[in-house]
Amino acid sequence: MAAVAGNLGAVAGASLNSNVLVKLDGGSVSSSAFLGRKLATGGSIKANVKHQGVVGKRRGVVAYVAPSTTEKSVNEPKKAAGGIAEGQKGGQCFGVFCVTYDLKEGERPKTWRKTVRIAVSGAAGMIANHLLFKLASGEVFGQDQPIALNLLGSERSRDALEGVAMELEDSLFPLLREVNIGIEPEEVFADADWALLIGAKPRGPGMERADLLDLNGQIFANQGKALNKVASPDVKVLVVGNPCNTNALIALKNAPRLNPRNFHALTRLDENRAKCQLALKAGVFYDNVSNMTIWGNHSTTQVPDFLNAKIHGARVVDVIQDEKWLKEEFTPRVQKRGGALIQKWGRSSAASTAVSIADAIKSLITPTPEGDWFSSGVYTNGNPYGIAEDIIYSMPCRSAGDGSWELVTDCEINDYLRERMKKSEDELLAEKKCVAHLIGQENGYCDLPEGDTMLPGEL
Ligand SMILES: NC(=O)C1=CN([C@@H]2O[C@H](COP(=O)(O)OP(=O)(O)OC[C@H]3O[C@@H](n4cnc5c(N)ncnc54)[C@H](OP(=O)(O)O)[C@@H]3O)[C@@H](O)[C@H]2O)C=CC1
Ligand SMILES: O=C([O-])CC(=O)C(=O)O
Repeated sequence: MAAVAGNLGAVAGASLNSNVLVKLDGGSVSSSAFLGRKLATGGSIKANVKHQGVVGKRRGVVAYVAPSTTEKSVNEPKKAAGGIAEGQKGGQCFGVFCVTYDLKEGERPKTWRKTVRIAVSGAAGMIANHLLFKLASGEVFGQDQPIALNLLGSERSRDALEGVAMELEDSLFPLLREVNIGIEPEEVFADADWALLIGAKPRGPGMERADLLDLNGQIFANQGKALNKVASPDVKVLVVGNPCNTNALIALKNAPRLNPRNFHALTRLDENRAKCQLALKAGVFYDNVSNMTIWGNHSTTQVPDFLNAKIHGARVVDVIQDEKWLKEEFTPRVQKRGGALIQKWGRSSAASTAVSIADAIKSLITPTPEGDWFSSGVYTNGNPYGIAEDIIYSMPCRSAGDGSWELVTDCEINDYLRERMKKSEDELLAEKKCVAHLIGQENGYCDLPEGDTMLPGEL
């Protein structure tokens, strides 16, 4: 097999100068699109294809040179320093991952499952820089789960994206079977089983929140449309880029083919932050804190629910017995933890966010321990808590471990909680009105509550 890989290395390298389709190792050639392109399945290719360059077939069984629109049969791709062909709009396999191939019968560890394809946007950003290596190492999906990474960047981050791919190459992760990079969502999201939408525009100096909602909303509307077109019908979408609840709603609304229940906004970082603060106060290690719900928006109106949370299986309010602290210190500390960190670190949480993304995924692919739950921003339709329908709101969830989730329906809601949950709901409804034009609704207007709708990192 090494010889095959070596041959393909030469084919996929700069020396490619003929219009050939190279089929290696007897593997089957899928007819599905590779990052937006159809692969021919044999012979030389003379069809009209807009782009030229070297691409690698998914799972590496095929490398080919696509001819230009002029039916030239020979196209030598211009190679970029990082090892990918220049002049392509779409995603393409990167470097050594163009020569990765399906292991032959008998070579593939018997315990390995079917490759999972994970698309990541903002892949050249800080959070992704932590997350991608966790995914590739097997610590998220398991040591028996080969993965393919489709990384989405932009013109701005093209070089950086290659840098990320180079580091992934150099890490020699056995479970990482493919890395494809690109700047077109419709190409990068092709056949994705998971879409981790991290990239978003940060709020610049003097920028109105309404403008931020609109700018990011457009990114997520486009990405929702692309997912709708090309992702696996069962794709699980986790939106991290802020404002993540409303961005998730926008993506969902632009993807009518997909199940709304498969869209999540990341509030797991808030859950983890809350658990840590409760553990500190109670003088226990944080794995003794359970049943921690974050209700609402990933913003400073979020509600860390100390009423239903537990420490060592006992109610937090019975263990800590300091309601004033829970209301006046614990709650704002969790709500504003992101800002406190920025003040110390000079940048927003990236490593702990990546950990929380890993936790959020693991919570969906592992059965939730008996009696416990996790928080996720999910679609509100059918919720039993009286929260407005048709928004993305963080609530307590359980999973059977197959990627699906169900709501925990029996949390106690007292007046204190209800009032705060409503405030976060109102904030999300106001955000929704601001993006009406992006979710197919009319009569939108932007009138956000004064002082609210602050990200945890905005102080
Ligand atoms: N939900 C949560 O719990 C948390 C969410 N976040 C959010 O996650 C997101 C990513 O954070 P992080 O990785 O630290 O951010 P980075 O600044 O490192 O950027 C991530 C990516 O966003 C894209 N981006 C940056 N600037 C712009 C711009 N002006 N216009 C469009 N896209 C841009 C870039 O991707 P490219 O150039 O490739 O398009 C960049 O690589 C942010 O929105 C942040 O607020 C952060 C922490 C917690
Ligand atoms: O506000 C930000 O950009 C970072 C953020 O979401 C957090 O730290 O929770």
